[in-house]
Amino acid sequence: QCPHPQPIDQVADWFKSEVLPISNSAAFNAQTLIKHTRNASSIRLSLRPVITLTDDTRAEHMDAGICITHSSLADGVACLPSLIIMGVMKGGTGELGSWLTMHPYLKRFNRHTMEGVCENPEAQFFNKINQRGFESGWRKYALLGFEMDSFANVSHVYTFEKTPDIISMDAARVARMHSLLPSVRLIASLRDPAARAYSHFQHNCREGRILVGNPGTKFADRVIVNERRDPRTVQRVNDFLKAIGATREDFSKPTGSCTSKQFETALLTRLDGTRGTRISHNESMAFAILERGFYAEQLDVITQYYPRDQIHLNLYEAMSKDMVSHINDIQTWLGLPFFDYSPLTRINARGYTSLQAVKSKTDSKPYESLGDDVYQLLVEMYLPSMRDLARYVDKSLLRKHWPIN
Ligand SMILES: Nc1ncnc2c1ncn2[C@@H]1O[C@H](COP(=O)(O)OS(=O)(=O)O)[C@@H](OP(=O)(O)O)[C@H]1O
Repeated sequence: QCPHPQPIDQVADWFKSEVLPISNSAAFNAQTLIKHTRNASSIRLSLRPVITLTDDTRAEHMDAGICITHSSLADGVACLPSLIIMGVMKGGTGELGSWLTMHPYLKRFNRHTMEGVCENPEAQFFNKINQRGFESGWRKYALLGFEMDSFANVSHVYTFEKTPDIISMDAARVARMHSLLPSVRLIASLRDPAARAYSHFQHNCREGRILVGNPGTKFADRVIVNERRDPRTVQRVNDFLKAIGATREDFSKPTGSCTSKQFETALLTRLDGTRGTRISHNESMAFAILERGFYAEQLDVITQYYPRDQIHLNLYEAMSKDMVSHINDIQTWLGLPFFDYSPLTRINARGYTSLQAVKSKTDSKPYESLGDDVYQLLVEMYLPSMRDLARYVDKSLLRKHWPIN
């Protein structure tokens, strides 16, 4: 396991739980127990079960915050996550994850690299796994990613992970996650979908997933969004190349960041090679980026399984203006002992608040601003969904930060 950045001097007595060892997991149902022992959530359990895993232990016996032991852990213990940062991609989830990692009572999903360096990668479990993989994989997810620093920490440390793809999972995947973690708390940081889409486009550009036509050729003003994590894209990109009579060799990766104009081209280019004047989400070359921005529809799937009071929604724009008070709201919502982040903060060269000694994505050079015309095209497409989000987020907050009237 990786050591915690902020060890606790003295654990708050009111927060401590008693450990409940369970050796016969098949005869035990954690989900029933949690209902009776949680005070606020799967965080701060009065009795914290530590289950010895056997071949009979199934996902349905588990729940958020439950700890497990197994021969593969020697005398160690791992605890299932009580909290997941579920999205949205490019909503400041990395920053949120860094801040929560500093909380002395929280421990983040971690892994050692081959060189023995400790990392906090995204778990990427529930979004990737199918039913067969889930049945064998949930143990690995728990045992490898959430091992505790010491057995003594079971009384007061809770684990969490960040996987921004979770908010856009289909119902089957959400159902699978729910079967293992019905009490888990979910956090989403929602960003103006138009700005989110552009940030996602720039992200893909840095990752080599945006291809532009080679200069001096008839494809010079063409742009391909090659979102390789989306299996539907491969076929669509091939169809597009065929429609315009090009091959992959006619395209290359840009050397720096992409331009707003290139984004506009990707948005307006239809997969049949023609160019529209308005954005049609399904037909757009950028469809895989665009579909991440329909938050109300995504939350409709999540809330089929998770009650609204297990979900914390904040707006990225509000959060980035006042990181400290946002993180304090989250601490309160989780029912954690208060941790004062103020002494750990710094204001970076671009005016963003981040953590000392932790690299922030806002430390890097900004990309070209999004042109007003492109922004308006995106807003026009997203407006009905943005308005619909008022079913989940206070309308006046949405109006204050997003272009909704
Ligand atoms: N402290 C702070 N304040 C304001 N904004 C911040 C902060 N930290 C990160 N960011 C911005 O968040 C964007 C990255 O979001 P994610 O970390 O969710 O990206 S990812 O999904 O994990 O790839 C990314 O946005 P863009 O720069 O627009 O791409 C970051 O700059």
